[in-house]
Amino acid sequence: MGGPGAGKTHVALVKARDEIRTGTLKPGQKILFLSFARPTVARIIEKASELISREDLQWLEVSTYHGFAWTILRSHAYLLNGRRDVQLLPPPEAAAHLTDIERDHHDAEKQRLFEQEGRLHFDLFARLVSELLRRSGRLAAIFSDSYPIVILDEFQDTNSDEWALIQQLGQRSRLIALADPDQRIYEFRGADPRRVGEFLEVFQAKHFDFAGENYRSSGTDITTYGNDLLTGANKGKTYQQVKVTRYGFMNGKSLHFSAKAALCSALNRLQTVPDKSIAVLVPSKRLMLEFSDYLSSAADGLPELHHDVAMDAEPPALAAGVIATLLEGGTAGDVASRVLGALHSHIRGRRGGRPTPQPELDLAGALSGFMTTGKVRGAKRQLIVSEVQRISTERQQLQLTGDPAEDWLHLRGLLASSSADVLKQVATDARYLRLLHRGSMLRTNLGSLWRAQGGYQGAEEAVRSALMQEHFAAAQKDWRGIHVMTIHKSKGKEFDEVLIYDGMFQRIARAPDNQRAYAQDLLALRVGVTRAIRRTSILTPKRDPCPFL
Ligand SMILES: Nc1ncnc2c1ncn2[C@@H]1O[C@H](COP(=O)(O)OP(=O)(O)OP(=O)(O)O)[C@@H](O)[C@H]1O
Repeated sequence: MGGPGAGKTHVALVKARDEIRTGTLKPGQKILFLSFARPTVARIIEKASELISREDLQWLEVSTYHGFAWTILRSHAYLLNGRRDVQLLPPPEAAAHLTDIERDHHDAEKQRLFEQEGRLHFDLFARLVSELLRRSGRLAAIFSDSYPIVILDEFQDTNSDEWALIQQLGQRSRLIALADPDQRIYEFRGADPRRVGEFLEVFQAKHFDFAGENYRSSGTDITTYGNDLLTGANKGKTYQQVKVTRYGFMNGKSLHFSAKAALCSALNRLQTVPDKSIAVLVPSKRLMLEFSDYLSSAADGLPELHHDVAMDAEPPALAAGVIATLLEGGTAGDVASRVLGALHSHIRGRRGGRPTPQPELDLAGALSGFMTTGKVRGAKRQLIVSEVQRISTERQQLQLTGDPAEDWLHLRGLLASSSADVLKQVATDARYLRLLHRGSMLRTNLGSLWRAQGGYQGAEEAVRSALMQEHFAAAQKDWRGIHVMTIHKSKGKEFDEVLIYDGMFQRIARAPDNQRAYAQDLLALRVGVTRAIRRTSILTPKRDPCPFL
């Protein structure tokens, strides 16, 4: 246990290294390091390669819970549902499927999809693996023999399914849990304040406290500020490396001007720092996208700033589905009907886990109605159908070049120039797709399709499988430069400077009157503040400052 930057991850890796060096692991055995998100996995692998020799690294497996669970389920899920093959249900498709089912019934529907249709929702992973290990002592023994030591990152955020899985693994394997109860920011997905206590009790675990240690921002008062936030002691106190600025409307300038200006100052301060990294942390996805647009513009006399946005997976993935149908081609009628099908999923699923508003559900319903009856009512809906037909005809006449990225951009452009808003939205969402960079597997695969047949037949499947692999491959992130993300996404990361931007309308303290939300938002802010190595700047509206500051 230890606070932000106390060195929990670092010490766990040193421990793994020492275990490997003692030579007690047998051939085929590995130390398993389990984390929640793929970018964190990439980060841990990067840190591990600084501490552990290349030769010894092969004894360490760093994985997400999802990646680990899938290796077990792909070969053994049939023991649970009696079906020969299990198919993954990609989260964007799952979102489109579940969006008009009441939230309370989601779980039952996911279970039904697995049992009756053999389609596996990601949320069932941990639960199913724990059931497998509970019901088959032989499997449990095999997996524990493969992973005699399991390290659990960010243990405070474990939900009940993951906890059940850990308890199975812990019957035979040695567990090392890393936790900071005050970085528990995922209560909405089932993290529980009692979890750390349960771990200590169930396993009678030895407990090491790194309280007061800080290697991330040592010599600064950033961690002190983070801890003061929890008690309110920060109010009215000044800090060297944490600065709070109150901003207001500036006449004739964008609302985001002050935040971008603060970012420019940070870039100036870090001018001579090699490989510098800066995070801009915001309370909501909407503000993230708005601010990202403003950074990319040269408005208000500020320079365009190249940056990375931690976008959700669903909108670009479903938008890619629409473009893939166009790329794949076929007769105009056939393309139009497949585009409508993909558009239907895009409308229903692009909000991820959040419910889709009724008018959009109705629109999706009308489009699928058109596919079966050939009829659609209402001018707006008719426009969408006729635009899809027009673009599909245009696609048929189009001479593509065989350069997948160029052809992709061309088709995206066709959608962007449509007069139907839902098609424009597809083009906008597809801007955030990051699968087509030079040398990527998708680009290579599309290129081979073209070379083999002078066309892109098979593009839909190629895009689908590239998106699926995204869920398991460690996200190779470049941490240099500017990164815009929600405060939640910053967990487990570190940057030279952090800028926290409390929006005028998208607030850090979402609901100051709701005690539970207030406590969670405060913990999230502390996580965000303590990601900085050198300095944290916080911007909050002058007229109504954040109550935590
Ligand atoms: N003993 C140490 N010696 C040198 N550097 C260290 C040591 N412990 C940690 N560090 C460095 O300090 C930084 C923070 O450490 P680490 O990420 O392990 O902390 P943590 O406790 O996991 O943090 P958090 O809970 O905030 O994610 C890292 O850059 C790490 O390399």
